[in-house]
Amino acid sequence: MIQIAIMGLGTVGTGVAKVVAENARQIERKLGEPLQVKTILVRHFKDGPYRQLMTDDFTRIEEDDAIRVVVETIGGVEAAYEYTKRALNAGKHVVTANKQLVAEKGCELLALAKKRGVNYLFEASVGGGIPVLHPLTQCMAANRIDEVYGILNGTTNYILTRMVRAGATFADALREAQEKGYAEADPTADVEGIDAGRKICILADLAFGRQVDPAAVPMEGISRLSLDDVRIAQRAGYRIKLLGRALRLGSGRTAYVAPHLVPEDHPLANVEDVFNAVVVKGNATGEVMFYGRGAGEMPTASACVADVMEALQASPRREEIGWEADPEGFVAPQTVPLRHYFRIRGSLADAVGAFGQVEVLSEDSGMTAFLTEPVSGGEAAEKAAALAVLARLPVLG
Ligand SMILES: NC(=O)C1=CN([C@@H]2O[C@H](COP(=O)(O)OP(=O)(O)OC[C@H]3O[C@@H](n4cnc5c(N)ncnc54)[C@H](OP(=O)(O)O)[C@@H]3O)[C@@H](O)[C@H]2O)C=CC1
Ligand SMILES: N[C@@H](CC=O)C(=O)O
Repeated sequence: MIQIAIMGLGTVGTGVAKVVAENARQIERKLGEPLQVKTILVRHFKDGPYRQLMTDDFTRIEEDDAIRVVVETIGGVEAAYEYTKRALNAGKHVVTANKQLVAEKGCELLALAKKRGVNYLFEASVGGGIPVLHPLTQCMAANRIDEVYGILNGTTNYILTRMVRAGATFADALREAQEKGYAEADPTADVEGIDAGRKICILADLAFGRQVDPAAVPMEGISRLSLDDVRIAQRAGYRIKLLGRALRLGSGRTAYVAPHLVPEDHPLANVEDVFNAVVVKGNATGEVMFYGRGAGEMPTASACVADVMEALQASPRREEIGWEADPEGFVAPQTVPLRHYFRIRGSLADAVGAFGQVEVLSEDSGMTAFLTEPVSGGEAAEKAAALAVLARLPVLG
């Protein structure tokens, strides 16, 4: 019998307990022994099927030699960071879905895991149930990765889908996403692009081998997005999607999060609801896309439990994953030439006066929406300085 612990019995923690119980036979066949949740760390005791396993005392996990793997689904940094370090120091593998912790402290925790001869695994931290970090670091290991981009947040993709397809209000769509267990404890992280930002940092860390500091990454969410722009874009053959992007730039790299116009024939344009999709561009493979449910109890738990199994099977340690702690070489994304969508209060003549050649998408009620030629973010801001800008979004491709 292999015994594990869960820390944090919320959406994902509960999913982990369910997957271990419901898929017990498949898991045992693969591990050669039954897997059992022995202890669950909680803050507040609740009645229910796991009541007998609960403790609010972390030392019950830390000092229990029978517990070989700890699954951290608390979220945030403080307690999760402290318990993760102590669990690793106690010689236990740690598996997590906590992208904030991995984006901010992953490098240090991987180094600690290495020192202690155990694994720190975090497949569930990006893309929920989608296998993407393992394929990126293993199946694509022979590539130089030039770019990673995609829809990295289930809550905002769900909100956009519900608003555009069903005419739901932002507030109602967000409430639904919370009820379905997709949103973060503080959903500001979802709607302001911070959650997607943490995920693009993890992807960039692994793809380019060097720390990307989340504080250096511009993150814009969907809270200021207007349905007017969604409709104009749609009529012109585009969809608006919240994307995280990370690009190799010579010996440097950049990353950012923003709503983008995505051409309707691009595979990302039709990724809807809670689904995420991540495109990885390798110099040998070209573009590879990973698609699936990006949030929710069971998909995310599936990734956590797979990591538990991998930690045990690869015991004492899986082959090296990690990145350099030094964030040197990070370049502001404003330098990357992109086409930009603008909606201005003004005429086509105003747009042409500022940008020269533009592609008009709509002229209506004193407003003009247009696409620029590829220009850097800095240059676009300079050229638009004299315009009455109502919206500005980058265009994918
Ligand atoms: N939900 C999802 O779809 C996904 C979530 N994740 C990540 O997984 C992690 C967990 O998310 P989720 O399950 O949604 O969050 P929840 O808020 O549903 O669950 C977190 C749980 O941790 C408990 N908790 C908080 N602090 C402590 C503590 N000090 N000791 C013990 N328990 C504690 C909370 O207890 P209390 O109820 O008392 O607050 C709560 O039950 C986060 O890092 C999140 O970003 C990743 C992918 C998908
Ligand atoms: N809040 C996140 C949960 C999964 O990472 C999301 O909506 O994507």
